[in-house]
Amino acid sequence: MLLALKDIRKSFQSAGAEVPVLGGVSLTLDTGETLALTGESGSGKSTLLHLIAGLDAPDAGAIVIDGTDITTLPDAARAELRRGSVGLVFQQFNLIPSLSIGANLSFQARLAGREDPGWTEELVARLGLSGLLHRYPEHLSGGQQQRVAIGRTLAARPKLVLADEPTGNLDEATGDAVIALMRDLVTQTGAGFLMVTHSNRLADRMARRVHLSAGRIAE
Ligand SMILES: Nc1ncnc2c1ncn2[C@@H]1O[C@H](COP(=O)(O)OP(=O)(O)OP(=O)(O)O)[C@@H](O)[C@H]1O
Repeated sequence: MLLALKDIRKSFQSAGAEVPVLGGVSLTLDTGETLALTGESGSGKSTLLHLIAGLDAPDAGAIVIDGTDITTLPDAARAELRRGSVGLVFQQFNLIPSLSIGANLSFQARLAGREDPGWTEELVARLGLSGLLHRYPEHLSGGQQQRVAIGRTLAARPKLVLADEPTGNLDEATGDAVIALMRDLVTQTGAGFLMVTHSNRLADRMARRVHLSAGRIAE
């Protein structure tokens, strides 16, 4: 089992009151599996993804990634696990503006100590970025920037890839093509892939789908 969520609970304080968002979410994801997480706006999808990524902590429950319960880890160890095993792709591409595309692509893999020039070269070719390596992010289209963000994440060969509306800023045709490519590349690395999306069309491209409603999961 690559990822296991056990009875995750999370509330936020709002105007002095406690607002429950996740009311006991349990879920598993295997290596090589692709899973879409859908749900109404405000149902807690991004909150759940942030918890899995270790960017925030649940009030209760366990988040086990590759055998380690990250909720019991100190901050530094959680950050280390995230760098080494978890890859994130968000709607905002978060490229580093002062670095060329080539340098953006290798940045995370270098940080994680997992640079693999052959694999990076293959990613560049598959993502259609060969002619863009010396350019800077501001000179790329949204679709190109998102392909760089995907390449940057996959270059480090994470075991678990988390994506939050990764094509939310792209037009439908470009978004569909980017998701199909991303899914194929993630599957090629053998990683598990969890994608949050509003879109039933994009969710259909994943092998499995779960729906978040009233703070709980329905398969
Ligand atoms: N840091 C926070 N402080 C207070 N409330 C928060 C915080 N983060 C999220 N919330 C609340 O938690 C609920 C779930 O938000 P979340 O962003 O997880 O939903 P979502 O399903 O991802 O929504 P969308 O599809 O619109 O992005 C919302 O009501 C939101 O206002």
